Amino acid sequence: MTKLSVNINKIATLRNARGGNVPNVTKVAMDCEIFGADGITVHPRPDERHIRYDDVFALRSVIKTEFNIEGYPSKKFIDLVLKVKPEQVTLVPDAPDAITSNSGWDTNKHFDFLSEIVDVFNQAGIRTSLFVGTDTELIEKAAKTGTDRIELYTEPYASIYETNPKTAIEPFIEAARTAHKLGLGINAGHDLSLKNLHFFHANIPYLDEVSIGHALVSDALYLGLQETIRQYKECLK
Ligand SMILES: CC(=O)[C@@H](O)[C@H](O)COP(=O)(O)O
Ligand SMILES: NCC(=O)COP(=O)(O)O
Repeated sequence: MTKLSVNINKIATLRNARGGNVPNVTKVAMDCEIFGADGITVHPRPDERHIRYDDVFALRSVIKTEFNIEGYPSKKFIDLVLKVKPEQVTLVPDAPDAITSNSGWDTNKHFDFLSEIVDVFNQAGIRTSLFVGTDTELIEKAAKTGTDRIELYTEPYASIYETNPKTAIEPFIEAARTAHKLGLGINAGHDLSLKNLHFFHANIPYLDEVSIGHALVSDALYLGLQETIRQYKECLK
């Protein structure tokens, strides 16, 4: 079964627009779980423009499924993750001023850096995942860091899916096969949506988990959160 982890960054973005506590991020996380989400993802950024560091602590005490914290491994981020002890940490190479994540790791260039950090989290008993593109050599190098999983950066899939689904999916099938052969678990995320998720899931072997936020929260404006999560879960059957 492929798990659905709901990224609640955009719930925090909405809350932060007014400065109060509406919508309540921890309540939304708990409701996502009640509505069928298999996990909750957050991606705290240095400017805390959506999820704040104190949200991450508050969420830890309410999440009953699987907590996935994504982010660039700055010292502050590493300390946060070690204190909060989520089930999974996903390391993402985004610059502090990035609007959103926009590439996977160059695991060749950052091999020593990533290996050291993966080791720290492995020793703390936290499952690790590295955000990567579909390049075979970079996935092979990711495996050598000792990471448990990779998260495939799916924006390149999402951006051409509608015009050419076959071309869009092929590199991801190959990447998933390579990762599986190397003993890696496989997650995927970024710009997955109700339009492109079913095809992705139907074609990608060994897919452990998808994390979805932007499109899912947008769909919830029309469908409601419960029905939206039901429809995303339906795509993963
Ligand atoms: C790694 C990844 O693709 C997501 O964490 C994405 O960056 C979500 O962040 P935003 O909601 O800020 O776009
Ligand atoms: N890891 C991807 C994620 O958490 C959500 O990305 P998006 O659905 O907001 O593009």
